[in-house]
Amino acid sequence: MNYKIALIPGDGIGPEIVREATKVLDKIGELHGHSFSYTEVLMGGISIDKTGVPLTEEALNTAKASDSVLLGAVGGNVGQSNWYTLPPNLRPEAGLLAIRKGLNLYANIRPAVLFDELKGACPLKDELIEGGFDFVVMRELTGGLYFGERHTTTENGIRKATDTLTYDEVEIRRIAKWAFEIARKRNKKVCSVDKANVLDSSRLWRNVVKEVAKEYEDVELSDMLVDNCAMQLVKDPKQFDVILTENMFGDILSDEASMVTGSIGMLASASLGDTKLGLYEPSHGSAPDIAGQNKANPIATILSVAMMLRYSFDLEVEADKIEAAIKSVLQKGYRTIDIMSEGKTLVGTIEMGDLIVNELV
Ligand SMILES: NC(=O)C1=CN([C@@H]2O[C@H](COP(=O)(O)OP(=O)(O)OC[C@H]3O[C@@H](n4cnc5c(N)ncnc54)[C@H](O)[C@@H]3O)[C@@H](O)[C@H]2O)C=CC1
Ligand SMILES: CC(C)CC(=O)C(=O)O
Ligand SMILES: [Mg+2]
Repeated sequence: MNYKIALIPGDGIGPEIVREATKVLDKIGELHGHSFSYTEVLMGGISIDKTGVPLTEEALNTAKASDSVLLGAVGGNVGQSNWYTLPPNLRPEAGLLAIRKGLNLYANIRPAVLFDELKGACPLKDELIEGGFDFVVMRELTGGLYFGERHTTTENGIRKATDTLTYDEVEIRRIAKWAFEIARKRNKKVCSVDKANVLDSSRLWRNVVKEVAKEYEDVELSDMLVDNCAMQLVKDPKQFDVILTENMFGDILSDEASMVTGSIGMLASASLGDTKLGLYEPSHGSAPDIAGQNKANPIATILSVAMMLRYSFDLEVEADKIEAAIKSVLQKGYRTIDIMSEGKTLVGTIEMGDLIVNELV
């Protein structure tokens, strides 16, 4: 079968990591009789440079017409120093927000799994990570602060900027259902994270999540305030199964979660909605500080491709194979710089991609 993938390399390290991920896709296709055809789509800074906007209508339509989307990352300012003088709706990241909204991808799944092999790269004490951990951040992706009204004004010579955080119950209910469904297939625990001691939007969030929980009596629901959650993630990550939270809290907590797995270069991400069409990308950004140096860890992107096979194409065996190949390469001691520890073999982006491809048989 042929699968149509809209490929968005984006900016910074984006093209480097996407290249490694497509090598893995092509090899798994070859082994299992699937073909993947790629249509390259401009988004982010590179799109601004070539078209004047971070995502054209045509680019969005190409993504809509595909079976799934693979993204590297957007943003940064390598070589294009003018991006950040543009208004927010014309900056590189606006393209990402627009494609998430345009494809109605409101459910963002970010699995935080500590590979046994990477315990040496995890900053937590041994007793905290004994037995490893495996939880998922389920982040609402098309509402909240990043999509609320915003404006900047000057009143009486004083500059003022406003952002708004709004959720309605429909948005909360549909993401909560995703979290409970996923928990049902895992360890049957949802921890809903909010700031209900202060925010109205969080109070509504908490109430609606409780209503949804009634349909899932086999799943245990707890609530946690976001500041406490930020602390608990480093104190005792093993307590979590599914963390359900709103857009900005999920953005921040998932970066934090990545670090307890060893590196942001390990955290995959799938953005889904009501159809099989999903957007798969690493959780990190365009890392301008290491772009073009063959230093980026491609594993988060390759793990995202495994999620694509599983969620968009129902290719479970192939997804398992990719994950096993990554594990095997780590077992053999190969590391990119971000997960390097004593006695291991340092490799670059391309070499890590090749090693994973070679493990696939
Ligand atoms: N999905 C996306 O396209 C995202 C885009 N961004 C954008 O990316 C740009 C840079 O943002 P930052 O705050 O620097 O976050 P970042 O995630 O790009 O980088 C943070 C740190 O992690 C390192 N890092 C990130 N990915 C890595 C990888 N695969 N391997 C090894 N090290 C890695 C970087 O070198 C840097 O030191 C900004 O313009 C931001 O808006 C940020 C997050 C997500
Ligand atoms: C533009 C940002 C919301 C991207 C980001 O940081 C993320 O999705 O993790
Ligand atoms: Mg982020």
